[in-house]
Amino acid sequence: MSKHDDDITPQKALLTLEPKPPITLIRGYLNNEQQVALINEAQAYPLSRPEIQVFGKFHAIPRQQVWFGDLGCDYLYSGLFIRALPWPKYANKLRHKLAKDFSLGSNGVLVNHYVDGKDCMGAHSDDEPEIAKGSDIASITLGASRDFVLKHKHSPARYSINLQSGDLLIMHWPMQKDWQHSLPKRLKVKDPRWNYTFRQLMVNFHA
Ligand SMILES: O=C(O)CCC(=O)C(=O)O
Ligand SMILES: [Fe+2]
Repeated sequence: MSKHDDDITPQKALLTLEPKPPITLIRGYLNNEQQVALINEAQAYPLSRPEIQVFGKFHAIPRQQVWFGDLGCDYLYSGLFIRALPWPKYANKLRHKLAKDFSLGSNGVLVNHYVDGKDCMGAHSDDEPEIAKGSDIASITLGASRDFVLKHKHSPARYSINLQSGDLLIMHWPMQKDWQHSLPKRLKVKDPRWNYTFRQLMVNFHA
């Protein structure tokens, strides 16, 4: 693997190879006012950088996160048991907007805060057993633009999408079965980014 393994020519290669990931990208889904309301709200979120165990050693994750959700929607994510905190006002409004516009039945949202381009997320699939079968995951970006990389598990197909503030990316079922995604480091990026992934969990899975 080269140092730039996650870099592909974004514009030209974008969704030209087969297979194509089952995604919908809506640029500028949130207007400026909606973005500002969410970013202001996010300043008060109880974010943390929990430690996770990788090959027996504990490391703080390279980003901050918090999980909001309905009662009974606790989440075991990266080996961490995360109890759902009550929905903040604007995150909840956004959940209802997604439900209205795309019939998305989410009952929880994972918020990730990338302080700058050093913060990142490694390649993974959001395929935890408590994710409701057949459900889509909706991802909203706020703040700095970052590359979002998709790679197919059984072929060389890879795509890079530059996600910008206000964009909505829907990862349709069963994308997580066949694809991994990541948010690589981008050391030139000095500004913070927030990402909200709205998910539908089976209620009381961990009860
Ligand atoms: O920040 C992003 O765009 C990706 C977040 C993500 O993949 C996740 O929270 O599982
Ligand atoms: Fe993910």
